[in-house]
Amino acid sequence: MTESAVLTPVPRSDALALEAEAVSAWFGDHKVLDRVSLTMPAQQVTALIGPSGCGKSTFLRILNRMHELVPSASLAGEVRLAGDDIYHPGVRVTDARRKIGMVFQKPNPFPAMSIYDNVLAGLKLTGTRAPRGVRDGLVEECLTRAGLWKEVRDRLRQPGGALSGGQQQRLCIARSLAVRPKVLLMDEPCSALDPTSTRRIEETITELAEAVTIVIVTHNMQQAARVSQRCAFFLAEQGTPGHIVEAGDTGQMFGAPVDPRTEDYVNGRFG
Ligand SMILES: Nc1ncnc2c1ncn2[C@@H]1O[C@H](COP(=O)(O)OP(=O)(O)OP(=O)(O)O)[C@@H](O)[C@H]1O
Repeated sequence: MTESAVLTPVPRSDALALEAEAVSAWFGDHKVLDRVSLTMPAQQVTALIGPSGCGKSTFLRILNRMHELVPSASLAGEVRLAGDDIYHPGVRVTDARRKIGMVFQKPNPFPAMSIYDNVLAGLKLTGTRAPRGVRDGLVEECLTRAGLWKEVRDRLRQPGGALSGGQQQRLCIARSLAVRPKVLLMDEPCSALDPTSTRRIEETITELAEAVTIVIVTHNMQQAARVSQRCAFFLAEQGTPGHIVEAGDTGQMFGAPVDPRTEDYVNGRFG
């Protein structure tokens, strides 16, 4: 099967479950995560919450093999996408990152590149072919799914950098969607945005979750409660490596948490 065969123009559910088992992480000899296990079910939004420095971003980066970009970084444990180990020696890094996409804190479109070409840029980076005939449809589909199409359809040739911050973030989401990910990782995607743009991205996340499994790091408890069905609370106490204190259904984590530290954190008593 050619890569381009994957790029059908009709949106469908690509979501697959992601599972981390006993994941530990180090920067040099500094251990920052200790045996983190978490199931992130397909077609659901899982929120990772916890105070600064407890390892949420490191964990997220391990989920699509970005942790290994840091020269001193190492890890132990397993990450499985629909049961397949993404760190198996036979799995290419580009394939893992194509299936498990990432949206960052700060919107990072290519500023001088057109909106149209920004959407398609991820294809080139992951070595995915999109025949000329499917490109227009793919651009429209991804911008529609990212909730941006109506705002940009008349100016697709304008540079991505000319959009507002919230629009740029939705453009980055559209770019991630173009390679048909099974999972979308989002590292504080709204932290640089105003409340209106934030709500717009949250709507997009809710719509996307039917088709793509989503894992989001957020410091905003209201946001975690609004967008996620599952939640994991990370903590690194007194210099110990980060670990999961409690994970489960978001309603339960916020309404009736089992651990008093979770209750204190979700109610804003620390962190
Ligand atoms: N590139 C790096 N080199 C060395 N140490 C790092 C690196 N990145 C993160 N760390 C360390 O790993 C630990 C976890 O950091 P991480 O960014 O994963 O936490 P976080 O929970 O995402 O924090 P925040 O909420 O502030 O983004 C921290 O002690 C941090 O200093």
